[in-house]
Amino acid sequence: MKVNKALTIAGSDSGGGAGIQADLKTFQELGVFGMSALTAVTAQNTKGVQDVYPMSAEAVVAQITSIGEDLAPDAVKTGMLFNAEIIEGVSREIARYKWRNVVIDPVMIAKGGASLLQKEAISSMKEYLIPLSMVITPNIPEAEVLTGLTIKTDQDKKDAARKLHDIGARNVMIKGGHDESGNDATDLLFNGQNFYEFRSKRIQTVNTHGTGCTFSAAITAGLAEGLTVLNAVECAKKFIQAAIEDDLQLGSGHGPTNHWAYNRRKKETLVHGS
Ligand SMILES: Nc1ncnc2c1ncn2[C@@H]1O[C@H](COP(=O)(O)OP(=O)(O)O)[C@@H](O)[C@H]1O
Ligand SMILES: Cc1ncc(COP(=O)(O)OP(=O)(O)O)c(N)n1
Repeated sequence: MKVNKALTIAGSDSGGGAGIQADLKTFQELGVFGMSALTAVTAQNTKGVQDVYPMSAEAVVAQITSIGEDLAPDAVKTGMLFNAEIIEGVSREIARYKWRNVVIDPVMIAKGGASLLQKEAISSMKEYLIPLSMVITPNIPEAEVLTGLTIKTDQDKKDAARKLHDIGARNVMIKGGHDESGNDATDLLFNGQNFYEFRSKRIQTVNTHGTGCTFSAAITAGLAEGLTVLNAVECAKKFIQAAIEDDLQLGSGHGPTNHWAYNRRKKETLVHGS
């Protein structure tokens, strides 16, 4: 049986809601064979990040090389990369293997405020990694850091998207989870020519830990399956919406989303009709 393969280059979340755990669960649910290169171990739960233990850049590169030499991923995503040495090593490997379906989730700060990327690494991300991306998926604070713009209005989002496209991202997805101004969670995609809005009902819940990781992993799975960027984003938006709506209520802080929800709904539709 032929299966499409996706690689996540990201940190471990011991609590299982974000990072490499969220990515692999998402790949699995979307029928894609998941592989991983670990960049850091975090001691983390729904209350926040208690500790961060980065891997050496050498260890990260070794994992990617093992995959590159044998298992040719159909799509790749990056999450927490922590420092400039890791970003530069990852960028060199992606360029060396000529991987094109690359989704960059420029993870910077966890919900509880812990730093998952050193400030000095931001210039490396812009110089080496972003130009290799098929899609970059910043949330609003990340887009502000990467562009130096303040984002308050829809026009600000468009200006930020254009600026990130100018840096070299082929497609820019500015996620709207942090814009609490309306009743919707609206994400904006720019492909260098047109803007597309992806809108869903905003769910009132504290259980949104790992939404960004899960969303970008779902886009990656779609690209691995051969979908266009537009179709991959459309599918990922449905996946994350179901995962937030059917939240699991685990832990006492920001709980994880429900990676089963999307498939469970599809199954229920088949059994009971829509
Ligand atoms: N409360 C919510 N209700 C519905 N969708 C949400 C909610 N919060 C975030 N999302 C969606 O989850 C995805 C991740 O967005 P966001 O939370 O901004 O990322 P991050 O976790 O990187 O901060 C986006 O598609 C966004 O619209
Ligand atoms: C190991 C690890 N990687 C990434 C994140 C950030 O995940 P994100 O999807 O942005 O969700 P929140 O942390 O904002 O809930 C993480 N926490 N840990």
